[in-house]
Amino acid sequence: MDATPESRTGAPTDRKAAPIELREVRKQYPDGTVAVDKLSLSVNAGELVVLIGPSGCGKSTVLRMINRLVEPTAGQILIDGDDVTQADAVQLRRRIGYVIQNVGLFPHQTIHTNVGTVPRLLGWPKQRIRERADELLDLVGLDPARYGKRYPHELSGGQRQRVGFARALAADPVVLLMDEPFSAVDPIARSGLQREFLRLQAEVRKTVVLVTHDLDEAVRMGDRIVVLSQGAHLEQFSTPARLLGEPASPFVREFVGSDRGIRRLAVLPVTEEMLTPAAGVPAAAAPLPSVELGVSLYDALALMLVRNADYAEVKDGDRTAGVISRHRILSIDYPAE
Ligand SMILES: Nc1ncnc2c1ncn2[C@@H]1O[C@H](COP(=O)(O)OP(=O)(O)OP(=O)(O)O)[C@@H](O)[C@H]1O
Repeated sequence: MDATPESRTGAPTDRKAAPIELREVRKQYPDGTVAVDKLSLSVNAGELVVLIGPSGCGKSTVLRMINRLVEPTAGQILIDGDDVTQADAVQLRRRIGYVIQNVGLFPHQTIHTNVGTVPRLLGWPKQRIRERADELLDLVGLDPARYGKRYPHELSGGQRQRVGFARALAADPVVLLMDEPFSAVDPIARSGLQREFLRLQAEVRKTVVLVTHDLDEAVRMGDRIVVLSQGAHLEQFSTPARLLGEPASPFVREFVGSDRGIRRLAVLPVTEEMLTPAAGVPAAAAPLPSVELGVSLYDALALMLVRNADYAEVKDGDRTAGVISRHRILSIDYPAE
């Protein structure tokens, strides 16, 4: 499991991430509850996969089996091809970052000490731990000189959550598991943290499995989304755009809701094929609001609505690529139900 993933994935050598595979995994708790009934799932190295589904469907159980906080009853879980049930559980957890709601920072340890927890357990030299903690705090946007010596209660909820990310990433884990990591902060701080995390993920490219019950969060964060129903039954595993555009079952259709059309606009970009020549727009429509090629249809439409415009000019750098109309956005194709 120590291997870097480049041989399997072509990922750059300085980044560590490992694929995860679940094969017919089952969890029956001692009281008889079947939380997970034969789930098979593959997550690529460096991919961010979101698990979503109704309360009690088994999301957290799936996550906690990957780092063996919960032992599977049957089936296999492979990280980088190695069966986690054969690994030493403590060693395994040191190689897997785990972020939970409310973070679970140690209250009587400084931020610096909290971030260095796993490197310390791994026996890194002090100087290296200190440098790594500084580097990680910087990476999550917290000035180490200012925050390193503070205690968790001296930080805001959002700042504590960032420390949680830094701590989870400190020993350069190959997998990052996140259970409702943004739900303890208010909605405004939450969307800021989500953006920050996506920026961070673009840099570190870990294999991330994130549990949430918030569909907007799933759509915003996920490279792919897994929708589960009771017993962790896999209803659909696809990209956000596909999930919203082509729900695979009545369960998924109901789960993603009747406003899935609007949500879908947020994950589809303005592309060249949607444009018409600027010359075709009535002169009375000028001046047109302007958007960049590749922005979401949602953002383009929102701008047209506030500007009371039927068209927007679409720029590709300095060049005008064409115009997009409100009508075109509202008539994007939906596969037949
Ligand atoms: N330790 C346990 N013993 C017995 N049953 C459990 C245990 N932990 C969870 N369960 C049950 O397993 C099922 C799945 O629970 P789990 O926490 O994985 O669901 P979840 O989808 O994460 O739910 P939520 O969204 O509400 O957090 C539920 O029916 C739950 O009651």
